[in-house]
Amino acid sequence: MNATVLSLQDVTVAYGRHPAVHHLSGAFASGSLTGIVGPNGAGKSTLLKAVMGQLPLSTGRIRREGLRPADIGYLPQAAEIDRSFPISVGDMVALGAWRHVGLFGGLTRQGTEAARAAVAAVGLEGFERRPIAELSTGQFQRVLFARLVLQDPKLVLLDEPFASIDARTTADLLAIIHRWHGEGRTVAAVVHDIAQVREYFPQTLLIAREPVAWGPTADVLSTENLRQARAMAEAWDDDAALCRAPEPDRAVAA
Ligand SMILES: Nc1ncnc2c1ncn2[C@@H]1O[C@H](COP(=O)(O)OP(=O)(O)OP(=O)(O)O)[C@@H](O)[C@H]1O
Repeated sequence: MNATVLSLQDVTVAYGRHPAVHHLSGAFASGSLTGIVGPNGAGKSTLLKAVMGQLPLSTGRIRREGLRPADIGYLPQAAEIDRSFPISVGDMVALGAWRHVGLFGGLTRQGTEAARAAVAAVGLEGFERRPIAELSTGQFQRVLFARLVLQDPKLVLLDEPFASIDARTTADLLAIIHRWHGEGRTVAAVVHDIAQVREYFPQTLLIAREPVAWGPTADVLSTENLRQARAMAEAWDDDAALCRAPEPDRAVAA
């Protein structure tokens, strides 16, 4: 079995008194490609933010096995990114190289070449000087992927990378995700389209605030598991107490 890159032990994350992720245990194996799925409000974005250290844990522990912050590439949901910032495509992509330059340092020639290659990898040659505010949603998502390509992370976390994105761009971005997978990186993406997960993601984590199942996609996305996730979502009580103990068979392993 592959080594673990990221492991979660009884992780609970709450907003005030309202738990959004509840007693989640399991692990992302090194080189795995995982779709994170679940109903709206299931805690998928919250989980990624907790992994990034942006939210505190109410219980449990996250182990980022030997990963430095620069080894983790994170793409938040599009709605959380301010596109009014006056910056060009080329400069936005170059931000992906932040770990290779000093505070006031510019990119080396090698870095500039790598940035150009990253822009080309996402099909945006010729757009380098364009302000990001003038891009379509799909073009902007390509820019964010180019930034990740340049960052060269070992673990890539993507929050709804295909939301509001056209089919052509989705196909191109899926190809980049598969290239990352082929290079041995660990990738996890929140995806809403179950058919897409079945086709492109070998592993799946299904959550409905509490874990439902985590493992090979064909096993996880069973009719029964999907039914259970829907039923759990319908039963949500946002005024519930912070935490109730999980039933022992709720904790799932990768
Ligand atoms: N900043 C916040 N403050 C308070 N509650 C929040 C906050 N962010 C999310 N929540 C709540 O936490 C729960 C989980 O939200 P989260 O965004 O993690 O779910 P999700 O699975 O990513 O949903 P979606 O698929 O709709 O994006 C929801 O009930 C949501 O309303």
